[in-house]
Amino acid sequence: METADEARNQGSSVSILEKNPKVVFVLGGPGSGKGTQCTNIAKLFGYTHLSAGDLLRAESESDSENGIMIKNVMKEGKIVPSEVTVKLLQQSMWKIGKDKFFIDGFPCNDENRAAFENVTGIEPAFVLYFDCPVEEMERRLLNRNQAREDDKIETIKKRFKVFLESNPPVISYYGEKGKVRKIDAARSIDQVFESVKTIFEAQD
Ligand SMILES: Nc1ncnc2c1ncn2[C@@H]1O[C@H](COP(=O)(O)OP(=O)(O)O)[C@@H](O)[C@H]1O
Ligand SMILES: Nc1ccn([C@@H]2O[C@H](COP(=O)(O)OP(=O)(O)O)[C@@H](O)[C@H]2O)c(=O)n1
Repeated sequence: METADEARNQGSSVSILEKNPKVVFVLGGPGSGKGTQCTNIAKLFGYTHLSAGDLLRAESESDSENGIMIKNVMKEGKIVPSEVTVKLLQQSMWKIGKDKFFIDGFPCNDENRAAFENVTGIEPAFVLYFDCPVEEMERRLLNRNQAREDDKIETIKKRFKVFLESNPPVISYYGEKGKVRKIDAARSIDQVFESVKTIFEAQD
């Protein structure tokens, strides 16, 4: 995987460093409401919403060499190798060419985080963290109704385990830099939206 500097030196189409976009990471457990809030907030504040999970699902349906591997990893609720996810994010950002992005569901472990920063040279402006009890997230996922293969109870349990192990190091890392904005995501969609809006109004 090429670093941002290598990509730039080679005139590569995946270099996005020149634009130096503003990036906000949106983290939280499966079902905490990241996607729901990102859609609304992106419209309001002129961000482009990228979901790591959606990019991986699209790639898994394609004929790419990684398709079957991604599908199997996701079915097990595990984390896809960082180089695959970072490349998809980097390519999307370059293709879209905008200057403000929400990246939802990423970085989901410390390896994701380090790979993104190393490859793109981008540090997030801040990190929104949707804090929600596992019981509430489970209820929401079982009602999500999007025919997602990983929204079955066996895979949901595996995803929670992976999340509870992998997320704390990422939150600690950005917490030490004063970049984490934690939100009580167990409230109604409107209440959570108001909190998110207040954070963005203070930042923008
Ligand atoms: N605050 C909320 N209260 C109740 N249900 C919610 C809330 N936020 C999202 N949902 C619902 O919960 C499910 C999971 O939300 P989603 O945004 O897909 O979560 P994530 O992207 O974090 O996995 C969806 O069916 C969504 O409509
Ligand atoms: N950074 C990421 C994000 C998602 N994923 C995979 O994609 C799956 C679904 O992620 P998602 O963000 O769409 O869904 P939720 O867990 O938020 O419901 C995860 O369970 C992982 O298998 C990943 O490997 N790496």
